Amino acid sequence: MAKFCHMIPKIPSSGSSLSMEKHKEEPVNFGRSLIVPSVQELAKQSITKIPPRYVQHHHHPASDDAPTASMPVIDLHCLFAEPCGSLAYSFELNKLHTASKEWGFFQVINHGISESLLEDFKREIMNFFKLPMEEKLKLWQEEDNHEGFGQLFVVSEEQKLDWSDMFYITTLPHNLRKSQLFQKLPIILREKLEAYSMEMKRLAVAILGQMAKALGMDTEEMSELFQDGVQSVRMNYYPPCPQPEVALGFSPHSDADALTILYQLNETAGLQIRKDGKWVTIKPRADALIVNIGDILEIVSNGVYKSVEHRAIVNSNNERMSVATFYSPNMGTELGPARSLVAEHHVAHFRRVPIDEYFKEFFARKLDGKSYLDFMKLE
Ligand SMILES: O=C(O)CCC(=O)C(=O)O
Ligand SMILES: [Fe+2]
Repeated sequence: MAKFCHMIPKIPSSGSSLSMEKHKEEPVNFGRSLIVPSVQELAKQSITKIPPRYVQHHHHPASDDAPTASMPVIDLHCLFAEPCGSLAYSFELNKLHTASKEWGFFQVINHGISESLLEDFKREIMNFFKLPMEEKLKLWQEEDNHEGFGQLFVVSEEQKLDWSDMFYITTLPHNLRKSQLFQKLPIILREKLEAYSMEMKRLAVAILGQMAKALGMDTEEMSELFQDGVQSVRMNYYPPCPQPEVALGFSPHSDADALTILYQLNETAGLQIRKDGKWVTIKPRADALIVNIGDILEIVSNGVYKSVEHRAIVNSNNERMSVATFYSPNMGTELGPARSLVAEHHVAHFRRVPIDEYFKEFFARKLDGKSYLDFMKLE
């Protein structure tokens, strides 16, 4: 297992009263990943075969040939604006509940995020990945911390690599931010990221509130867990690949957070989810964001909602870009099945651990499907 930096700060929860004691600024470090070369740079060379480290040994159909699926679509206007208990509200809440149990993924429309913000953020991310390498190197991951450009979860020199570059940054709460990294971002990107981050928090908290209702969970318990949650943003860039049938843009995994909101920046398909044992391609829908249940919500919901394995495939002609925003409970909370749910059903299916320990362990592992959640399960 990779060596780990034990530098997670103890954060007072936002509800706690200000103590007279001055809190020292402590470095924030959720994990590290071995430094790997830029795939975007590699793809610029006219190669016909990819280096062995990117050959994942399983053949899979290119995005055009894989079966496609229409993921459930949730109209958030019905959940946020219709009166609770009205027919339209109950219908949509039920759809949300079923999608969260059976798909672990759904699309949301009428999400209220302004089109201009989405367009501006998209343009800035596209420009960001076009920066010259010497500029990107200033924002590259460092040996002891995985925030910045690079890949995540690389724990050994032998490990296969994904056909993608990414940029990862912790955005909330403010005291967990790596301010040096923020300050190095192009100024307009930083502004848009700031606005997008606030909108994503608002949206995630609102969806979680509806989920609490659908689950029959105490809504106060849900909002307390997430009022000052940890948010991180991962921008993904998948270059065209000369051998798409043997490479993967993103290895199979489930997300470790509670709720992920995925914004696909262009129309190239690539996201696949494992549905009934088969990989199915999700066609991006321009007016929708994709939401998926992460492992933490599977734990909080005591297994009622499911985090589902997904991956990204690549293709030989088109680049693809996406941005995933991960939302997790407040630092300092204990992660485990919601007390209001367990009280009713009496059996907890998952262990209880401090949230910082959960993340430390997660980032020290190679991504391997849903194996990390198995580690949290109680038999
Ligand atoms: O690019 C995609 O469609 C998937 C990204 C993803 O799964 C992630 O960032 O966790
Ligand atoms: Fe993911």
